[in-house]
Amino acid sequence: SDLNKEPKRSLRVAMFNAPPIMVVEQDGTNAGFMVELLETMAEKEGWNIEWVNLNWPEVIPKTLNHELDLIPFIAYSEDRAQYLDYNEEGILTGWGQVYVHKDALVPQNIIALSGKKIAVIKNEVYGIKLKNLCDLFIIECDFVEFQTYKQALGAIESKEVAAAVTSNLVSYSHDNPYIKQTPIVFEPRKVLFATAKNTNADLLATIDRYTKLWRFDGSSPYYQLKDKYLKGIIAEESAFPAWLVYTLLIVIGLLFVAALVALLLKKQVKKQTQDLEDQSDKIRQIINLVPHMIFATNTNGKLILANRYAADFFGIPMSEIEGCSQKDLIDHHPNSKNIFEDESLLLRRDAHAIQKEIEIYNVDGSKVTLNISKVPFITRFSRTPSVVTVGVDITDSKEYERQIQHMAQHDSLTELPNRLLLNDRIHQSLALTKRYGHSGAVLFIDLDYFKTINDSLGHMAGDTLLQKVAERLQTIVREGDTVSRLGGDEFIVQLNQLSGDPKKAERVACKIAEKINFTLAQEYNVSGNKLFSTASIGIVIYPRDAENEEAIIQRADTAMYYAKSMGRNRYAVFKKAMEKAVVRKHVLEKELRKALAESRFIIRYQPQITQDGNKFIGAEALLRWSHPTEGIISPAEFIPIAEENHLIIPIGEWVLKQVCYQIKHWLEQHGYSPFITVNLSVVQIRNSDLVSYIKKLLDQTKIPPQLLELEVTETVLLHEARVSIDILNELKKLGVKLSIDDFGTGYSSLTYLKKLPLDKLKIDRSFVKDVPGDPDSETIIRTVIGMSLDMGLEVIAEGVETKEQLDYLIKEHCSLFQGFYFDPPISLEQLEEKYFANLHKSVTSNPKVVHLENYSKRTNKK
Ligand SMILES: Nc1nc2c(ncn2[C@@H]2O[C@@H]3COP(=O)(O)O[C@H]4[C@@H](O)[C@H](n5cnc6c(=O)[nH]c(N)nc65)O[C@@H]4COP(=O)(O)O[C@H]3[C@H]2O)c(=O)[nH]1
Repeated sequence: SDLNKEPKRSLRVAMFNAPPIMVVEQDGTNAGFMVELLETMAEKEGWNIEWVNLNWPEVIPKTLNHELDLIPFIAYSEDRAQYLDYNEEGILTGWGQVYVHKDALVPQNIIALSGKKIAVIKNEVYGIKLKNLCDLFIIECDFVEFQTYKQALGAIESKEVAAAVTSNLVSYSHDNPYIKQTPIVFEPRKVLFATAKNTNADLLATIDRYTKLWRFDGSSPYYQLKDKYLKGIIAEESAFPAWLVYTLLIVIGLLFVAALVALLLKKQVKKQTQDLEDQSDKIRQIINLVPHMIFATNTNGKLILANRYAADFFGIPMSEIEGCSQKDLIDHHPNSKNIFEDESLLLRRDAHAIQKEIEIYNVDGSKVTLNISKVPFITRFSRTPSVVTVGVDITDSKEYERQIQHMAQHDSLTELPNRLLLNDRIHQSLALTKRYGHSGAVLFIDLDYFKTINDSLGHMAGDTLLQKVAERLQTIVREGDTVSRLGGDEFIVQLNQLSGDPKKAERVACKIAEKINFTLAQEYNVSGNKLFSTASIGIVIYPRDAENEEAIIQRADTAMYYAKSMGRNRYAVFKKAMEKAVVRKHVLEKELRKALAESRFIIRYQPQITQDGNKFIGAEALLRWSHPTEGIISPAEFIPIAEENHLIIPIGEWVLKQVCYQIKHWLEQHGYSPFITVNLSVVQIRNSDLVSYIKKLLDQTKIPPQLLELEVTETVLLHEARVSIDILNELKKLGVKLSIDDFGTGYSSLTYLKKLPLDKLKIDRSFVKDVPGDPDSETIIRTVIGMSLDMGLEVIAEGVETKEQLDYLIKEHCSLFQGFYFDPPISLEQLEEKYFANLHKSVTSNPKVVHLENYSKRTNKK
């Protein structure tokens, strides 16, 4: 009656179909062992039970969500005890039971379940336990989850699965004729009531109270309901069937052993994992030391391994690079795209390794060359392929290769292409001229007197000069043209894509040659020394003049020789006839030595005449080669050859000696002598013995030194500015007179001339030729004469051929003359015969040219 006063307690209790414990009838009413047991308690306690119909998987979640107050039928597990409270007294004991189709072979243990499809109920404890057991014994099964026992057992019937696992307390097996029990049982557990943790402790205590009470009373509702529902399922409430006990014991034993094995295995696995990690650490350290790119990607393009080079290359920290995807890498470093290009090909079944060379910029912007090898690989443990990429950084070796190639094709001193590369360029250019109807040109450039510069200033200076020449040449030509050095002082300029009309092409080539002549003739500064150099140039227009590389260079060389023989510092276009000249030159070169030995040289004298009354006061000594078969050969032809092979030194000494002894002879014979002018070659001036040789001659002959006049050309002086000033000063100290020849044809400046210890200036015949009449020549002549007088120099005009020229020059205050108008170079006998009779008279009667002995003292004060 007390109870009746209390308001009824409402309980929401989980209801799900698990006959015969929990039975949802067809008509929707509830029955079953637990249902009636709980209702009996409820009646006594005054609870109002609201059965909530659910499928098993929903039961625990809803309880935890406080939508249910009580679960009336649930197996105990440690996991569940974390979030559920259980009552203490077990009502029933359940265990996992495996069922199979009635027609199937009965599996004797869980190993026999290997590879089978097995139905389990979602969230149901026996399903979970069976999975764990299989994992423990490494038995692979395919577990299929169902919502209800009925569905799970139904799947056996339809052969959708090979077996199903449920609680032994669930009796579908008994009335389902298609399934049968197996001896596979496991995990005996108490079946209890449960509530969400810390919610209904009093409720569970009340249930325990009833349970204890009823279990010891044979006539209690507990036993009545057991009779009603569980007869045949469990014979004895407390005792397992004997077979079950044994099986369980075996299973428990097995589990124990398995646990032990698992523990050992775990230890071993741990150790091996540690070893593996150590190993992999080592490998990582090693590959990080490799100065090349190493990485591996899996099928999805994710990096599973990468070394430091790779990380640096992509600009991603070492710690972050593994796990990056190809896309991440490309996003980070867009240039790297082509590293991954063929990756997909490699993942195909029949893929082979790929190798390619790529040039690529790394993140810091420097260009590298990588030799990329990609190898597909499949590990023992994974069936999906990966790709290992090794990028060997061949930037350095490529650079060496390039350098070696460069060295093979370039001159080390000037860095210009060498003959090898030049031949190749000409070859290509020839092919193009043929295809497009162009012309090309080769300019063979040889420096004048380079050998003497080298000998007198040393190789270092020579090398510097060559480098400067190379620089200047490069400024003259267009891009696409080639400047190359053949060696020594020989350069070649090759011009491409000139007009198809060879005449026009020739004009362009000549223009460039002119420019080269001009540019190379400008002053050089070589380690503090001012230096002048000129060049002789031979031009070939191809394919007109020659049609292969060798002939082109050969003929350009011939034209260059021709230019040289024409007086240097000029160019010449190849003509067939030049080949003859070159051959002749080679012949002369050989015979020149013999000529010296056989005394085949003779000297002619060309008189120099004063302005006032044609008085003879001196003569220029001009050399001739009396050739046994060719007769007299001009010095213009053989002197350049003699200069080249330095035969000019003994030849020049011979001339000096002849002249000095001739003067001595005249002085002895007549008591007087004209002064004699001797030409000096630049090669002689650079020869350090020149001064001592002349000094020795003067000592030997005891002639007044002022009767010897030395003549150097303006260009010679320019070539060797420093050296020649020194030598001229020394010569001057000896007392000889110095004269400058061909004045006006070089590039010398007045200031430069002032530094020279000169006595006389000779106006070049090229100007004399055009006066009177040509205003340019007239201006030059007037300037030169005016300048000479200002500087206190004598002035002589050479090449005077006519009366008009003479009159004009006299009018312009020129004081001395030489030329065909008076006489050509004549023999000694002719000179003596024609001029010596008057010599004495003229010398004495002309106040300006009084005593020959004192000639050098006389300065033109006018
Ligand atoms: N058209 C024309 N020409 C005239 C006239 N008067 C003289 N000549 C020529 O002009 C040249 C003058 O000598 P150069 O200018 O010193 O030029 C000389 C000189 O540079 C060089 N040479 C001659 N002998 C020697 C020598 O012993 N040593 C050196 N180093 N060079 C020499 O050879 C060059 C040529 O000598 P050559 O053939 O003898 O030629 C001579 C002479 O024959 C004229 O009225 N009209």
